[in-house]
Amino acid sequence: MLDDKSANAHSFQVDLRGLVDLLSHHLYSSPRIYLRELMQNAVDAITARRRVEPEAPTAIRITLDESGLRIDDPGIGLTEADVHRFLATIGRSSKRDDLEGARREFLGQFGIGLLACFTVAERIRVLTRSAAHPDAPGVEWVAASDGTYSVRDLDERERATPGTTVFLTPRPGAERWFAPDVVIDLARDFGSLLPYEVTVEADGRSVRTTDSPPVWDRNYVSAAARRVALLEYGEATLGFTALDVVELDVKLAGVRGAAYVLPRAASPAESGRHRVYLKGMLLGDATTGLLPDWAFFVRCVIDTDTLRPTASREGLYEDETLAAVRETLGARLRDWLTTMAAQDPQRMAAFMSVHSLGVKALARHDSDLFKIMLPYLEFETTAGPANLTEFARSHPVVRVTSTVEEFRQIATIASAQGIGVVNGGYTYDGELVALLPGVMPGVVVEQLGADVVTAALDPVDSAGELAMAPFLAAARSVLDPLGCDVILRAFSPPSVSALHLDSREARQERTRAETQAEADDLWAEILGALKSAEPRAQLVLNHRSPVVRRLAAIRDHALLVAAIEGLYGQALLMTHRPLRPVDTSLINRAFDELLGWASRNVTELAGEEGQA
Ligand SMILES: Nc1ncnc2c1ncn2[C@@H]1O[C@H](COP(=O)(O)OP(=O)(O)OP(=O)(O)O)[C@@H](O)[C@H]1O
Repeated sequence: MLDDKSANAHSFQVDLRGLVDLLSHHLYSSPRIYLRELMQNAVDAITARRRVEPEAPTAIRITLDESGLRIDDPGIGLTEADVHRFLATIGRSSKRDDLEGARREFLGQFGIGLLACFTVAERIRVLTRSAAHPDAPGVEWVAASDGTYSVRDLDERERATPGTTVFLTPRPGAERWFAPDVVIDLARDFGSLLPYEVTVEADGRSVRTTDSPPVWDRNYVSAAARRVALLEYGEATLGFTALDVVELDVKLAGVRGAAYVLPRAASPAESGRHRVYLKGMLLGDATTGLLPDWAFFVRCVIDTDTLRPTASREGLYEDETLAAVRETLGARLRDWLTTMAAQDPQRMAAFMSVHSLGVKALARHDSDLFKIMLPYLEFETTAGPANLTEFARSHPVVRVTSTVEEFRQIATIASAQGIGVVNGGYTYDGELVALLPGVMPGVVVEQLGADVVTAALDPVDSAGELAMAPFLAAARSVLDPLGCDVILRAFSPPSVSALHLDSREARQERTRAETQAEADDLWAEILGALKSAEPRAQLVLNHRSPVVRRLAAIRDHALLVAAIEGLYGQALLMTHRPLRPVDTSLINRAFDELLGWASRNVTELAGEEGQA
């Protein structure tokens, strides 16, 4: 603080109306939190009174009538001096005197919560009497949203017992926040786990909105009954039937609750939307930061007394405690996974059928887990879908592709040569395969290089090449306009008549060339300047394929063109890549042409038979 006596020392000037507006309207995401702030103050006041008077009453009552809302608590109450100090001073809280202790015990801490009521009320009236100073008279404090307030002493008849009553007069336009059903729902949503009973009275009915102790703090006749109760609670609270439930009871971290395994695959992007209660009061139902990112296959409901809220009390404050809790809960989930892997393969299989991606994400950072989960993680390989333990046993050198496309292009050839290849193109798969030697000593992992494929493509002797020359020339002239070269090689298996080899660069180059052809002069010039000498796509015809040899013998030019286009189309389809419009129309044309030939032959045959 600056020295007061200094000639230059000034105090900030505060525009009260602006401050009230800022805090009440812009800090929170919805006016609905006004009720949370009121219930929170009531709970804190009761907690404060029971510190010194353990037997003091605890019931909180909310009453609704045409004049607005009233909330009564038998808590610690306030003297007139307290009213000036705490209620009327923005940013001052009675709950911060001994910080750490208060934080553990009380819900409030910032000294701004009551202002949230101005989002729905034009007037806040508080009648209060201190339990700590029984001789002090009751006090009335009336505040308006423009930042003005009045205080008056109450006589004995107006306030005989300790505690506080807050009245809210609805702001025009905000009446819906005072409708009985809305208030009951809000009280339940925010406060179902509060330690003191809350009832809402309206229209002649009285509804209890608390349901404590929480389901995880109750006693059950058996572990099975406990599990059923937890699952039912999850379904009612989160709205889905969980695949499984993992109890979270981490006393040291001050966390109790449960993690519910999602019944459907979840996107890592929507990870971590948990229902978090702070000392029984709902913080939010889409709270992030509670679990490590990899744990996106669960949603939690927890109650905690160690974590700190942000000022809007709608999110968790990121600090060391939260980081420690995150780690502890992550470890708990990992234990659950490893135990299930070891003891309950059926449940494990059901889990993996939905969440293998989540487990793969997790295994990247945790080699112990990776090792345990290896038999359950499926990869696409040249031996079909397989787990890496099995695959590595029959292929001590595991080759991995970096894209799905590479895998599609060469899987058939590689497997015909006995080369084991894993498709590393899917999310996390490449990374996990690279980690394999660390968990399976003796296994070698190598990136699949072009050499492995080219070594498998044997050159054809000159006599063979010569015999096929007319066919190759025809194929080149058909495919050149499509940006594709044609070569002849001998490879296994003979059932594959042609291979389409293409790199991403080659495709980009083609797209550029096509754009250039369609572009106006300036644009075409720029694109022309960018032209690179990237390799073109290649159609590798298989000399060992009986189909290729038969087609090479065709003399009819139109049929030959259709046959070449057919081979090209088939090789292209084998790559599973999306087709360019020009390729689709080529395949259609070839198919039509070949069908035409086939049907003409059938008609001719039928004619010959008819004549005979
Ligand atoms: N029902 C109540 N009974 C007794 N004291 C109360 C009550 N409501 C409010 N107060 C007093 O008014 C102060 C300010 O309340 P306010 O809700 O603005 O902030 P807070 O609860 O201290 O902190 P936060 O902003 O985190 O809610 C409290 O610290 C408390 O001393």
